Amino acid sequence: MAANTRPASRSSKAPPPPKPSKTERRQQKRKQEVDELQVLQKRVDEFDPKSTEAKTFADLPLSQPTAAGLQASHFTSLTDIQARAIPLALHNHDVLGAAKTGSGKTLAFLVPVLDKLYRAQWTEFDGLGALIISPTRELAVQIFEVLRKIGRKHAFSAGLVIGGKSLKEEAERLSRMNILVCTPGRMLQHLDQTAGFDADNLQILVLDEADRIMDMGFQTAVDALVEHLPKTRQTLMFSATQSKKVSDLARLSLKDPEYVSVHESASHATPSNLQQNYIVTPLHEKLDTLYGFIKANLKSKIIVFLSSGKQVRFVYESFRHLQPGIPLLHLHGRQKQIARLEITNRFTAAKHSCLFATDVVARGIDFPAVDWVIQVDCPEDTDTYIHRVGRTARYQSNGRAVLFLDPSEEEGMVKKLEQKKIPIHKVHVKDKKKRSIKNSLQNMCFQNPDLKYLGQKAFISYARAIHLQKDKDVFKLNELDLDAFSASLGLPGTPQIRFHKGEDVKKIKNAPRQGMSSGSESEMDMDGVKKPRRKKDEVRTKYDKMFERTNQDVLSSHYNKLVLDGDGKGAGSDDDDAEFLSVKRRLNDDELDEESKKAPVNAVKVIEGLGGKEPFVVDSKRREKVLQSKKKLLKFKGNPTKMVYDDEGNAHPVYELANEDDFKQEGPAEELRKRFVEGESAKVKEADVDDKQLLRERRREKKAKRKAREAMERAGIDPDKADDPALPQLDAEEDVDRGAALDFLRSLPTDGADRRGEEESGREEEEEEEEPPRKKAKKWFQDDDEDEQNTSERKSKKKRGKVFELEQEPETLEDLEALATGLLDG
Ligand SMILES: Nc1ncnc2c1ncn2[C@@H]1O[C@H](COP(=O)(O)OP(=O)(O)OP(=O)(O)O)[C@@H](O)[C@H]1O
Repeated sequence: MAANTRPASRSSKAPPPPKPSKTERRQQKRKQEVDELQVLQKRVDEFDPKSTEAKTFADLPLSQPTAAGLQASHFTSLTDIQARAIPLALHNHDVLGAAKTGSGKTLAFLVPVLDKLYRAQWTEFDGLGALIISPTRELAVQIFEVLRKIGRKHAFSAGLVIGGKSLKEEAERLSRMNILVCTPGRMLQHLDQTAGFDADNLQILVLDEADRIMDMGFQTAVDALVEHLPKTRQTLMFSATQSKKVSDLARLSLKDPEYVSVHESASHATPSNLQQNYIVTPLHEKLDTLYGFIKANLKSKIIVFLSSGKQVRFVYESFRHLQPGIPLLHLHGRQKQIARLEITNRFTAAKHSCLFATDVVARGIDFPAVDWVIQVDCPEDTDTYIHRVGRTARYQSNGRAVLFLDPSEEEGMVKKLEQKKIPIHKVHVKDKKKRSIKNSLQNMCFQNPDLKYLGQKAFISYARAIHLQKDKDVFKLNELDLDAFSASLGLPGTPQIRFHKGEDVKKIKNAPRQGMSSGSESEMDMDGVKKPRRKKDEVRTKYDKMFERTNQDVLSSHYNKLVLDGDGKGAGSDDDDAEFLSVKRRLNDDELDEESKKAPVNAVKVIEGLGGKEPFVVDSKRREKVLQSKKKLLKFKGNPTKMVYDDEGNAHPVYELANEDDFKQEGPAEELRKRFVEGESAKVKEADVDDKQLLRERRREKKAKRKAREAMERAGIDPDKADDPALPQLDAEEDVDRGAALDFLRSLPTDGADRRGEEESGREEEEEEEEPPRKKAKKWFQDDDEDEQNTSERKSKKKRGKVFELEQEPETLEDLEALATGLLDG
C-alpha cells in the first residue's frame, strides 16, 4: 500500500509558487508600509492626547524607527513633560512646554519631530520638514547629537546651521536637509541669501529655550525668520522658564496652543534634588572666597558663572597662574567656534574640572555629573538663576549650587528668589577655609602687564554690567566698594568710569570717552588709572612707587586702545555685547531715534590712524554732512552704460537694434536667415581648416625639435649649449643626425629664458594635444555608463558617510559638519 501511495502523493504535491518578481516585491513592500502607516495613524488617533497614563515610550503610539532609536539609546521610561507633551504634539497641536531644568524637554520635542515627518512619508525630495532653533551654538550641537542618537533608524537627513564655517560651504548642503538644528541669526542669513533654499514646505518648528529666543536680543532675527515660514506649520516651544506672553504667541501665529506646565503646582521652581545656598561676601572678597572654595573641592566638577567674557578671561588666567590643583577651563562667546566645542567636550568628559563661563552655557547644556554651580556674579534675574543652577542636579542626579552676594545685593536678590519659589539658604564660609589671593594677584599683575590689562578690562566690564542692570533693587553700583574691588583684582589703581546721570547703553557704547573719563585727563596717569591723592606725610613703599610708574608701555598702549576705541570696542564693551546670552538691554528704533536726538552736538568719533600715525579726530556732524551730500549726488548720477566704438570711432550701445525697414529691404527673413547660417558655417569651416593646418605644423615642428634634442643627447652634446661656438663643427656627411640636430638647435633662440618659455609653452601644447577634441566633447555629452559610474560613486560616498556616523564619534567641528550632511539612518 505504502509503495502504491507514494508516487500518487508525489504527483499530487503542488508545484512551489513562482518567485515574485522584483517589481512585485517592491509593490508588496510598499503595500506593507502603507498598511503599517495606517495602523500607526489609527493608534495616534485613538490615543487620548490628554491622557497621563503612558509611563514608557512603548505606551505611546510611536513609529517603529523612533521606538527602536529610543530603545537603542536606552531611553525607556517617560519623564512627566515627555508623557504630557508628546501625545499632544503627535496630535498636531501647537505646544508651549514648561518643565524644570534637566527634566527631559529635548526628547519631548525631538520625538514628535521624527514621527511627524515619518507619518508624512518625508523624503529627501520634500526639502526642509523641521526646523529646531536654539539660542546658542553649544545647545544646537547638543540637540543635534540627541537627534542623531534617537533618529538613527530613520532615513532623514539632518544638519547643523550654527555658523563657524563659510556661508557658501553650509549653503551647498542645505537644500538636501530634512531637519535642521540652527541658531536664529545664521538660519536667517541662509533663508535670505542662499539660492534655491527655502522653508516653504516646513511641517514643524521648534523653539528650545523659547523665552530666550523670543526676547529682545533675538527679536529682529526671529521675526524675520518667521516671515520665511509657512503659517500652516506646527509649532512647539519649550523652556524651564516658559512665558505665555500673548505677544510672543501672536508673533509666531500659534493656533490654540496647549500649555503644558508639569511643575506649575510644584512647591519649588528648581529640581528637588538640588541643594541651594548663598554666601554674603563683599565684592572685593569674592575672588578670595572662590579660590578658597575651589581649593576645598579639588575632587569635584564645578561650573563658575561670571558676568562677562572679560571677567572669565581674567579669573581663568590668574587662577591658572595660582595653580589650585584642579584642571581649569574657560568658555565665553568670543572664543573661536572650534575652541568652544573643544572645551565643551573636554568638560563633558572630565571627572574633576573647574569651568569658568559666561551665560553662554547657562541654558540647556547637559554636562554630565556636575557637582557644583557657583555664581560669583549675581545673575541678572531669577530666570537666569534657574537656568544656571540647572546645569547640575539633572534628571535623577543630585547637585549643589552656591550664589555669592555682595551685602548690597542680598536683600533684593533673596526676596526675588523667594518670590519665584526658589529654596535657598544662607551659609557662611569657615574662617580657616578663607584664603587671600590679593597679594599674589598684585604680584602677578605687576610682573605681567597683560594680566593687569585683562584685570582692568574685567573691572570696567563688571562695573559697566552692574550699571546697565535693570533691576536696581538688586544692583546698586554706588554701594559697591570699587576701589577695594580693583585692588582685589591686583590692580595698582582704580580704573575710572564715570556714568552720567540717566546715561544708557547707547551713550556708553558710542561715547566711551564721555562715559569713562574721570572728567579731566590730568587726573589720569598714562594707564588711564587715577592716581590716588597722596597724603602729605604718607609713607610709600618701593612697591607703591613701582605701581605708580607711568612708563609701563604695554599697558599704556593697551589702555589707550581701551579708552580711545570709539566704537565701543574698548571700554569693556566688545566681548560682552557679542555674547549670545549677555544682551542686557537693546533699544528699539524709536528709542534709538530719541537717543540720537539727545546725543551731544559736539560728539566726536576717534578713528585710529593708519600705519602707526597719530589717531585723528573727525567731527561727527561734519562727517555726517559730507556723507549726506555724497548720497544726494549719487541720485543724479544715474546708472553707467557700456558703449562700444565702431571703426569710425562712433560710440554705440552694446546691443543696438538694427533699423527694421533697412532689414526688410534686404529680402524675406527666412532667406536672410539661411544666407546668414550658410555664411557663418562657411566661415567656421574655413577657420577649422586653418586651425587644423596650424596644429599639424606645430606638431611637426615639435617632433623635429624632440628628434633633434634626442640626437644631441645621443651624440653626447648638451642641447642647451648647442649654440656654443666651442662646439665642434661637424661634417653633415659624417654624422647627419648630429649635424641636423645641431643646426636646428642653433636656430633656436640663444636666450635661456626664452628657451625655457618655449619649452613651457610646448608642454602646454602637449597637454592640450593629449586630449583630442573627441575626448573633450565627451565631457559635455556624458554617456550612460559614465553616468552610472558617477552614480555608484555618489552612492558609495553616501554609504561611507553613514558608516562614519555610526562608527566614529564626532570630536571636532569638522566631524560634526561631516555628520551634518549625512543621513540619520543607520
Ligand atoms: N526618558 C528619559 N529617560 C532617561 N533619561 C532621560 C530621559 N529624558 C531625558 N533624559 C536625560 O535627562 C537629561 C536632561 O535632559 P534634557 O537635556 O532634555 O533636559 P531639559 O529639560 O531640556 O533641561 P534644560 O531645561 O536645562 O534644557 C539628559 O541627560 C537626558 O539624557
